[in-house]
Amino acid sequence: MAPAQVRDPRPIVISGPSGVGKGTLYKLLFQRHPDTFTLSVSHTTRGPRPGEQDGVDYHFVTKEAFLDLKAKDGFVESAQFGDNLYGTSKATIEEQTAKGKTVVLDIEVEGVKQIQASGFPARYVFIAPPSDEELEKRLRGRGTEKEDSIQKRLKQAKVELEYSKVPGVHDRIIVNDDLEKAYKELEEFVFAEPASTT
Ligand SMILES: Nc1ncnc2c1ncn2[C@@H]1O[C@H](COP(=O)(O)OP(=O)(O)OP(=O)(O)O)[C@@H](O)[C@H]1O
Repeated sequence: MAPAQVRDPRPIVISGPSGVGKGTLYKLLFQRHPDTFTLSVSHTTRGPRPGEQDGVDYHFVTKEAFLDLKAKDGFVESAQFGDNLYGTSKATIEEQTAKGKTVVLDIEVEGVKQIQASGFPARYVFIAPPSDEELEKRLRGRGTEKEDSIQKRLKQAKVELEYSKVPGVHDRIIVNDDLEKAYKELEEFVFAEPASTT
């Protein structure tokens, strides 16, 4: 069977609370459709951690270079975490799209708002948990967070879930209850004809 083609060239913005399963879902999409998608590589002013590669994990830049690009309106979204700046550059998305890849962005609610305000064309998918309890269970079950980080993420989850209720923000809301069912919904959305996803 010939590989499926994504017919809509716009990048796909995936958001949803931490621990809901965004990464799990888009990694499945990448695995099952090799050479079709690419995760957007962000710019950051933080230094690389051992094993991180420039241009693969992040585009590592100086604060000066970052602010210069920002002043030139080069980012669709950017944010500061601690002392470090992070952003998704328009050029990165455009270069990957020109190579025939569908760019996937995994970002939080402030980033979603910025991209929407920028007018950059994109498709928006929100991944929702089946319940607050299940979200907490997944966050704990993943075993990657300390208690204070879990509490912070659960608090932020409320903000994300509230924003997902604003009409017209997302093109599709997928409840990640049964993983395979949620995956099928995501796949169907991603490969749909452009007219039916707007
Ligand atoms: N449908 C599902 N049912 C049960 N567990 C799931 C499901 N989807 C994902 N998980 C599990 O939930 C945990 C969180 O998933 P994942 O790391 O993909 O979340 P995330 O939304 O990408 O989080 P973050 O934003 O913090 O990166 C993982 O342990 C994953 O295996």
